[in-house]
Amino acid sequence: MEPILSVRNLSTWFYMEEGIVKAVNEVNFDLHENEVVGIVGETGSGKSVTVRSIMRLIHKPGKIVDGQVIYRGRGKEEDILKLPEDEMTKIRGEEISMVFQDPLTSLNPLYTIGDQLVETIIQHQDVDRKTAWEIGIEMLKKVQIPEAEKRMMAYPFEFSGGMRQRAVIAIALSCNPKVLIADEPTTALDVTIQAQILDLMRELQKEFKTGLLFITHDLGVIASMADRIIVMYGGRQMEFASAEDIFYKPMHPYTHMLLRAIPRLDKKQDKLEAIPGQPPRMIDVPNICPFAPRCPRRLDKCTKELPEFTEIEPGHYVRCFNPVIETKKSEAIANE
Ligand SMILES: Nc1ncnc2c1ncn2[C@@H]1O[C@H](COP(=O)(O)OP(=O)(O)OP(=O)(O)O)[C@@H](O)[C@H]1O
Repeated sequence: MEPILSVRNLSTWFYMEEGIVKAVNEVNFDLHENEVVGIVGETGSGKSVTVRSIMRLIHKPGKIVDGQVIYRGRGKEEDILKLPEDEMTKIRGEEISMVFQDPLTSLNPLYTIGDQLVETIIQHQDVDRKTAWEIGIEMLKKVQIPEAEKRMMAYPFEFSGGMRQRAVIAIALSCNPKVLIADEPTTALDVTIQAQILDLMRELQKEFKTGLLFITHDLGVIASMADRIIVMYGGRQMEFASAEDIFYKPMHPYTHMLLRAIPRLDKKQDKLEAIPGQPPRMIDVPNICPFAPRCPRRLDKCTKELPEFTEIEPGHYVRCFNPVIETKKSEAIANE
């Protein structure tokens, strides 16, 4: 089946006084209906700018300098980047929803949760207020907010952080979007609540068959969620493969490092391995592998040229001159 969303050669740069920040460069991927694609990488790797570009939420000094975002959810192929703003507003509300890290950025403190749900529902569905209110209650129940009828009348400040994020998810899903983008939706929450929200998102994603694009800096968080995973570094895709391949047959040295930074339950670890070196400075970067300065497998070539993003095995893409190619699963993760 055709993907619901295809991102092609997407590049977004920020034109700063000090120089150009090439935040996102030639990003390519598809997202299918009922699929979860995770985007993983350290801070500054370009994850948020990628999804903000898809939503066309890039403002000056930022600019989408190249690429296409093909959306197929309205029975035709549309390049989102070329749509007039009023069409884009419709897509943003009805077709593609976004959940941000901090639920307070999405909620208006002056209105009750119920009002905010109802507003979104009547804006995008042809129903009266009373029906919208009923749908709102159902949505709060779906995100497992207890006493949903009563909670409709509460203000955001009366909710805990986890409950607020549940409410934001309810609002985001209330129009049954075909694509949901979640940018670090659980980072601000404590660990047990994080796990509950992740389970909930996965359940709802399956129920609604939504395409979910999920950003996190922590590969561990995405392990149980994603069907496929994009690993980003320095504004570029380093690796893109099925979740299974990322965990059991990682090829990029950077992915190996990210995997070693995940806490393991099955192994005694005194401390997590920190990734040595600093994420790259993003201003006026040379056209070489951005990870080269930190890479333990660096070759001479790596500091002179940028490797292509190559499909090494079917569906497994890597940008590396010296990838780790393992034959046995047991050898896949270094240090095991
Ligand atoms: N408004 C902006 N103005 C200038 N530079 C920006 C702006 N927004 C993002 N950038 C730069 O773009 C690069 C990518 O940022 P982005 O927010 O996408 O990273 P990220 O991987 O999502 O990290 P984080 O997990 O910290 O959000 C960074 O170097 C960042 O400094």
